[in-house]
Amino acid sequence: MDRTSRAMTRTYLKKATLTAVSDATEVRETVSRILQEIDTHGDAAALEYAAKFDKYDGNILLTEEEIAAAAAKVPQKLKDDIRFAQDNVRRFAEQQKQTVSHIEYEIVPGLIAGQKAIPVAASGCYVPAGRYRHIASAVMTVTTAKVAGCNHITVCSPPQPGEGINPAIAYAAKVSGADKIMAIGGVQAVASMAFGLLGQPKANIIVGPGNQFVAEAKRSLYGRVGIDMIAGPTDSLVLADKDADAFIVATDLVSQAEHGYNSPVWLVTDDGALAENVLRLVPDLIEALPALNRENAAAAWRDYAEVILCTDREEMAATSDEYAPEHLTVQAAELDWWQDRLTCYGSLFLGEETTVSYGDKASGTNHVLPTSRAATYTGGLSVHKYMKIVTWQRATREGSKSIAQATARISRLEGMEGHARAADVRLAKYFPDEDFDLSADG
Ligand SMILES: NC(=O)C1=CN([C@@H]2O[C@H](COP(=O)(O)OP(=O)(O)OC[C@H]3O[C@@H](n4cnc5c(N)ncnc54)[C@H](O)[C@@H]3O)[C@@H](O)[C@H]2O)C=CC1
Ligand SMILES: O=C(O)[C@@H](O)CS(=O)(=O)O
Ligand SMILES: [Zn+2]
Repeated sequence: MDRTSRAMTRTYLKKATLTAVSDATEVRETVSRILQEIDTHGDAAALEYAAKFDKYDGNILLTEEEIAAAAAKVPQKLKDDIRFAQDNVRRFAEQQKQTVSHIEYEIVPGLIAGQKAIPVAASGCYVPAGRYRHIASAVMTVTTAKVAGCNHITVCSPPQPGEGINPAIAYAAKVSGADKIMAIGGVQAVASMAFGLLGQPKANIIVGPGNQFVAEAKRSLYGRVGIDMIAGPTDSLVLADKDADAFIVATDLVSQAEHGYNSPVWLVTDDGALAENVLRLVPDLIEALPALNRENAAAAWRDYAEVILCTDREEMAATSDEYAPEHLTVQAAELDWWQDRLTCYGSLFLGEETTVSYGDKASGTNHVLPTSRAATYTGGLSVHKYMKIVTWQRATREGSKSIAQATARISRLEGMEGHARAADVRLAKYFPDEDFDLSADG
């Protein structure tokens, strides 16, 4: 079936009043001002913003003693869970690394070209900790950098006022392989990693999730430093058919709406009864959450959530691809059909037996994923994001012959005489007794 020719007949049973771009201009201005100040005034400005936004004026670069003291505060059961999750993420990342191979190929006789994957030297990992303590983000970012082979890994995470960095985040960062751990958050953290401030080396790539300020700081520094992707406020979409369990669907939607007031969740279904059931169940599930989570989820549900009724599964899939969600869940028959059909998502959760929370915390796939429709052009964090795929070539004199002639003529046709002469001199040196027509119209 031609996917593009179908007209959409979907109905919005609930429509969002806000979207990810709603407060973008204001955020952009704030971030640009902070970055400029830190770029000009270095450490002093970074510390000033840490005091202002993190409300923290304690030690920023943790000492080994501080890291050990933090680890001592983490209960053994939680340490075991962190190690379990870290091991799953590490083993999955190792499998992914095996998909990047060095290649060597003889393109024309005597000219061999190759591809090599070189890990980025220094990576800066942002671990969010504003509303929640994102312990799992430390595991996701640092473990993957380590498996990729980065020489140096810095972690930045916002401290709690008067307390410093969360102990379990420091522990997770350390066991995952961090070299330096910094108690700093927000734009000032991203800037410090990009500019090499406060005692850390300059990062070549900055990775990790964060709120809209963190995501915008990474976006605007891109070019000066590498980034993994735009991984801002979480968004999630559930595709469910008539056989889905409305209670599970509603619980899964609420589970991701708790991230923040600006975390969209979308239900796309072809079953009106299921949609009505979910709409009925969600408010009570939100109401039953602890206060902070309730506040976040209630605002996200009110302003950003959508419930969309489609005519059939093809329209559901097309709608999902258009939204390009960070997390995509399918609770519908024929999972293979969906797996084959869907094309835009950060991570896909097939069937009721798994859920986004598994991937968020412990199952091994990475939870740092593209948001705000970035899944239309990229996947999530993986070893590949830390690896530069570079090419090389070498040639024999005989191998140089055909390439040099084509190079000289193409260069002349382009008007690039200097390029042409780099080929001319080789032909003249290696084949002094031969005549070549190297003119543009040769
Ligand atoms: N896309 C992904 O893969 C993931 C995304 N996330 C997202 O990460 C985010 C975490 O956000 P937060 O809890 O806020 O933690 P955060 O660590 O990202 O942000 C906290 C920092 O924001 C800065 N900040 C707060 N208000 C500010 C203002 N008005 N101006 C300038 N700076 C300000 C402060 O420096 C503070 O330290 C959530 O939106 C969540 O959905 C979390 C995990 C994964
Ligand atoms: O935004 C995300 O990807 C998350 O849902 C990950 S976590 O829930 O913060 O661990
Ligand atoms: Zn989550």
